Amino acid sequence: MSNSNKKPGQALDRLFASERETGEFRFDASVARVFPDMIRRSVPGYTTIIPMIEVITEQYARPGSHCYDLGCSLGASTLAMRHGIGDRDCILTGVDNSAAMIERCEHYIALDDHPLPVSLRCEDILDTELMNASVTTLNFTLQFVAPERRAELMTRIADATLPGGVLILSEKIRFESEEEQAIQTQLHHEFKRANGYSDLEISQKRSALEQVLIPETLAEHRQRLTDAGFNQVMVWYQCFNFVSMLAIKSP
Ligand SMILES: C[S@@+](CC[C@H](N)C(=O)[O-])C[C@H]1O[C@@H](n2cnc3c(N)ncnc32)[C@H](O)[C@@H]1O
Ligand SMILES: O=C(O)C(=O)C[C@]1(C(=O)O)C=C[C@@H](O)C=C1
Repeated sequence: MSNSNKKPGQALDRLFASERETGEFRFDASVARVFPDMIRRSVPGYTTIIPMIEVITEQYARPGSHCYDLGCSLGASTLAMRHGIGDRDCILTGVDNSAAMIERCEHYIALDDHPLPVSLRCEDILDTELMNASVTTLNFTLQFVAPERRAELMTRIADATLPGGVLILSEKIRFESEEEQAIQTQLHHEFKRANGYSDLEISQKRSALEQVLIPETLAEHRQRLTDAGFNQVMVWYQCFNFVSMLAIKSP
């Protein structure tokens, strides 16, 4: 991997580069501005997961149904879904409660040359009305929802999912074994270092995320998805402590 591995035209994430008062991490305008660079250099596998969301959507999107991207940020996962839907008459909705993200997302959606309209909503995904869904995506969003509200959200998603429909759930996870937790965290930090982040950036971001991003174990995710009403849950991708699951409702 090259040092910062920056793509042309993308603002470089230096948000945690100098010593700062560690406040809680927020998806504000400064994060939205550098977000494509931040997430690509911070989440191992992100650049694989996005195109695979297109592949999975292509497989499961059903004509006449709704497709939702919950916590859409700048719309990377939304655009992958849009291309996966192709020419089917689905209703695609992206939701995020960060106004700064939604504002920029509108711009990215407009730049993407595709006829399927995308409806963007700036609201809490806990309040989003969901119905007749064939594909719903939570790509690294559930981890930011208060743990005590997660079951209710999963149940609403499962209830709104049509037979044969799916939820794509990507999350940073934690491990039951302390030893594995330490090894996988170390490898994640090495990935960040290889992408040009300094030890200071890594440790300051880690503190800022501590109370905000609450990871759970794979077993906890599987149990909640099953309790909510999904019949099959599989991990289709994992790199270190980042996984993506596919939860399927029986046809
Ligand atoms: C890691 S980002 C998602 C990345 C995006 N899905 C992608 O694939 O590029 C998490 C997003 O979830 C949003 N978010 C977190 N909690 C939310 C909530 N309760 N309601 C709506 N959006 C939320 C944040 O504003 C942020 O933009
Ligand atoms: O764990 C980290 O260090 C991360 O940076 C992860 C993570 C995420 O998984 O969403 C956290 C915040 C940013 O949105 C980008 C990446």
